[in-house]
Amino acid sequence: MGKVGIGLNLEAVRTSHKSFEWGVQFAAEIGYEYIEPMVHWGRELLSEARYFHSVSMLDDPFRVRDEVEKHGLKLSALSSHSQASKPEIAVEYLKQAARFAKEAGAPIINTHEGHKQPWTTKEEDFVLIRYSLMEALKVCERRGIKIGFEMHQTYSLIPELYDRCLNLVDSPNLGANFDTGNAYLGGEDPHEWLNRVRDRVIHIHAKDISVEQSDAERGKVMGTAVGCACGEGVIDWERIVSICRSVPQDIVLSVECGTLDQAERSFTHLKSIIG
Ligand SMILES: O=C1C[C@@H](O)[C@H](O)[C@@H](O)C1=O
Repeated sequence: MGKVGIGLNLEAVRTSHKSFEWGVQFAAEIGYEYIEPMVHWGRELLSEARYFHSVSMLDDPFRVRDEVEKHGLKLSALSSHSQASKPEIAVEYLKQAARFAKEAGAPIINTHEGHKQPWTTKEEDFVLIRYSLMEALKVCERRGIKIGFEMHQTYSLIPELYDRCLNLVDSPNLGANFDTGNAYLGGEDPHEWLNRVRDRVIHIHAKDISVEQSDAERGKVMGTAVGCACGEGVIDWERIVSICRSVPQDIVLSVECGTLDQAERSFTHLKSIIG
């Protein structure tokens, strides 16, 4: 039986206009064991001014490693969401994220398929996604870094086609970053779907969906940025945790919620289940 950990995706501090460092301290004070920071290319005003939580991959990865260690936390993954169906975006972004993850101390880099180009065919899209994943995985494999591929858009929100994405490259370093909220909003039962891909899951985006959001968006959107507090929406977290416990792999539930209060309530709820 693998261990189930609780982490905070730093998107939780986005609406509070806080920095990476602030977010790490906040997560530690609540009691989280892991965090998932976001990384980006280049330089931009808000992160440099420390009003936004994302970290530039031009920074020293030890900025991340040191800060996380200082607060006794661990990195579950990097949020390095690029667009796998657009190799001109994904390949260099993911290669750099893998190198950055290695030095920062993150075992996984998370990404997804991206928005479909209107002019490509389905078969062409799978070649493009395969190309991006293959090139990135060559860099990941040398460094022991895994790619967590998430359900988010046109193909990956359909279980059979998500399987196809996960099988595009024969690599032990390619696994599923299962997003409970995106899976639900796509119209599927996330508990059954998680069970279906349990052997491929390496990381979870613990995203709950409120009844209001469900009524307004289920079946109409391709994923969502963040959800409500875990335990206040439609997801059955006891079931999710029990499926995670049935696989040998250690798995972190990385909470993806939108506010500081939701981050606190999510932790309390998940902790009461996980113990
Ligand atoms: O997994 C995800 C990562 C988030 O950073 C992003 O906003 C969201 O779309 C998502 O599903």
